[in-house]
Formats: sequence, structure tokens, C-alpha cells
Amino acid sequence: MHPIAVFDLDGTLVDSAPDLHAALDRLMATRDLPGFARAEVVAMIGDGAKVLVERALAARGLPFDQPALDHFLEDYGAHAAVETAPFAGIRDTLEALLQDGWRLAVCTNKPVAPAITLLRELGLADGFAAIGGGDSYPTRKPDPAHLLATLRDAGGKAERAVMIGDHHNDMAAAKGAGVRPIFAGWGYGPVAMAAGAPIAITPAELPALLATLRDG
Ligand SMILES: O=C(O)COP(=O)(O)O
Ligand SMILES: [Mg+2]
Repeated sequence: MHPIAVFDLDGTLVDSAPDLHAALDRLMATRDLPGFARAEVVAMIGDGAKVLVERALAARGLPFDQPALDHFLEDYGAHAAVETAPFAGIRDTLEALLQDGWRLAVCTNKPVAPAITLLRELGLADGFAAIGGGDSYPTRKPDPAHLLATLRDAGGKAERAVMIGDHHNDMAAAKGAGVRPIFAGWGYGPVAMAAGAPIAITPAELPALLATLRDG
């Protein structure tokens, strides 16, 4: 069975904060509310679109409401790849891992529709055996069932997999699933979120790091 490298999306494969930020600011503008600084938005990312909108509204003293989420999803879905780009070195790293015999998958809390749109627009979608979104299965990260379902769809199993992510949700899902975690030090999460997992400072470190895990 293939070894599988499962990647988180936002903050790990792609720097998606600019388009999430822009869509959130447009949502706020529809309600005559002020927008956010990038650092504020980055700190709100990690638990999917609903929680993102919930956090943005809460920051303005408002409760969650469904029309706000619907507006955000429609707007973001149509503008997910305007400024969003893969982090430096990601394309080469994915290519190197495929060459090394790794199968690749994505496990993201972003809803699966914009996740697929985004990966397609960036020309990355074809490399992945499975893309498990935040609404693809009954639960999402940190629930290990999200990662295990993604692995199943990719044709792999936990013992031969690694999970690369930038958030404590990624590390928790990996731990719970019995998958070896790697913390993406280039992403949005503070390094304390690594919680003891090996840390890669740049994507270029991954092929060598994963080779030690596969062979070790
Ligand atoms: O959409 C989010 O909030 C997080 O998405 P991620 O799981 O790809 O980091
Ligand atoms: Mg992330």
C-alpha cells in the first residue's frame, strides 16, 4: 500500500488569507461594519467557514446568522483564487513527493466546494488522490474521523501516512488517528501548536523529512 502524505490546505499548501480576508471585509461592508487587519483574520482561520464567519461577527459584537454565512460562501467561492497562491516551494515539494512514491491527499476544514475550486484554479488538484473538506464527512478536524475518512478515500491507512498542517486541529486529528504529524512552520499557527510534533520550517524540507518517516 502507498505511503500517503495528507496536507492541510489553508496555511499549509496555500496562503489563502488574502482572499478569506477580502471576502470577510466585503461581508462586513454589507452591514456597515469595519473590516479587519490580516493578523486578526489569520487568527480566525482553522475551524472552517462557519466558525470563521462566527468569529468575525463576534468580533463586532454580533451573533452568528445564516444569511451572513451564505453570503460569505457565495462570494468567497467565486473569488477564492484572486490573491491566493501556493506557499513558496509547495509545487516543487509536491512533485518531489510524487516522484518519491508518496500518494497525496488534502484534509481541510474549508468546505469541499471552494477547496476543489481553489486547487483547480491553482493547477494543483490533479496531484491529490482525495480531497476531504470540512463538510465532506459527518465531522471535521480535530476529529480524527475526518482524517481517517480522507485516508480511506485516498486508498491508504494510518500507519503509512503522515499529516502536515499548521494548526493544533491538524496535530490533534493526526494524534487521534494514529497518523504521524508534521507541523508546517511556514503557516498561520504559532509554533506552540506543534505540540511536540516535528516542525518543518519550509516546504522544501519535507521530502527528506518524510523519507526518514517512511523508511524509519
Ligand atoms: O478553512 C479553515 O478555517 C481552515 O482550513 P484548513 O483546515 O485548510 O486550514
Ligand atoms: Mg491550516
